[in-house]
Amino acid sequence: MFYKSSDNIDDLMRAVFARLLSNNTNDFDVRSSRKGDSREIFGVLLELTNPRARISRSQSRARIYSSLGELIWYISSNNSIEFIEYYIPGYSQFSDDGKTANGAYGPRIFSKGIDNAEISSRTQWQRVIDTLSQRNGSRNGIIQIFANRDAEIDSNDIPCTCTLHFAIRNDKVHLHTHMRSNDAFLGLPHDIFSFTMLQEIAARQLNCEIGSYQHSVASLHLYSDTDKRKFKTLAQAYLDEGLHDPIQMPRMPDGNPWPSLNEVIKAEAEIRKGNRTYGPTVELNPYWTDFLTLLRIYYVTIKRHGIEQEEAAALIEKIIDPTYKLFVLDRIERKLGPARRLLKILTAGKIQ
Ligand SMILES: O=c1ccn([C@H]2C[C@H](O)[C@@H](COP(=O)(O)O)O2)c(=O)[nH]1
Repeated sequence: MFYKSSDNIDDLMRAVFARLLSNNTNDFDVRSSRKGDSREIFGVLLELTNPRARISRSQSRARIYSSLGELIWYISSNNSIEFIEYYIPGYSQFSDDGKTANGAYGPRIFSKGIDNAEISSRTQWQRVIDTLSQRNGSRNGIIQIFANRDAEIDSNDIPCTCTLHFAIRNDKVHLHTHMRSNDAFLGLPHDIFSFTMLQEIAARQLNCEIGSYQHSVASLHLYSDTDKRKFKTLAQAYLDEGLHDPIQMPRMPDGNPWPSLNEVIKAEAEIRKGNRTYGPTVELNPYWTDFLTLLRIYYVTIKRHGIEQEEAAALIEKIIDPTYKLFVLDRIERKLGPARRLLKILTAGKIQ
């Protein structure tokens, strides 16, 4: 059993990687899993006491674009591989038909008629919100993702997340996630990002603050290095980066976030198609416009061949929260090395 509590995600990842790279006699070398050899801690509880400190400040694990893309994939109730591959190349390895992901969390959380359809015409999300609005102390605010029938079929994508258990305690929304299986290097930072965002969305809907985030995992593992993948080496490189300054995302604005989230969902689809000047017709809080700016920057700096330097610089200047600027500049530098012209534009401009 492994337990670690911290107010930021980097402390949690550092503790997990250090343990998995040590030869702790309580851990296991797992050789017969279908996804490859790994080192495993069986039985883990991680607690993030400040769920807004959900993005790693490291060079190697700061995954703002793919985390945001995956979150929007979930909340738009989508299971398309084309959509998620745009943000997470290689996701198709999980697909059985190359087009959809059987285990996609979005439809299971946000569509009617999935899993619990026999007993409810509501989405699982709506049921949890209704339950917690009606009875504050409820212990039934549970979204079930892994279903028994998942284990019956031979699929490349059996959901790794079993339950998302929301509870209101002392007027704060706490979330306890349970995963049967979690890849410590690739999956963990993405899953913590998405689930703490869902926690904050639920908190705003329920007119509460966020409490703590608890991440329980049965098999938390680090894949061994192979010809194609070097996860152990990368985890060691992350540790060698040294201490990372914790950072936190801004607070999601008060009120029901869904009207704004729906605008973000619409705009994301347009930007992904290349329509990067698309903007919502209603005015959004800067919290949300920053998301759209990040999605446009991702399109312009990462997805297109050849970086549109003036356009990228202008977009970067539009970012309101300075935390995101750090991520964007770090990522551009990593992609391009000394991107001389762009960096010159940026340093000559107003960006600190
Ligand atoms: O949200 C997810 C989805 C998948 N995985 C990882 C965990 C495993 O490494 C792999 C799935 O393999 P199996 O547990 O199904 O063998 O994907 C995660 O970490 N998080």
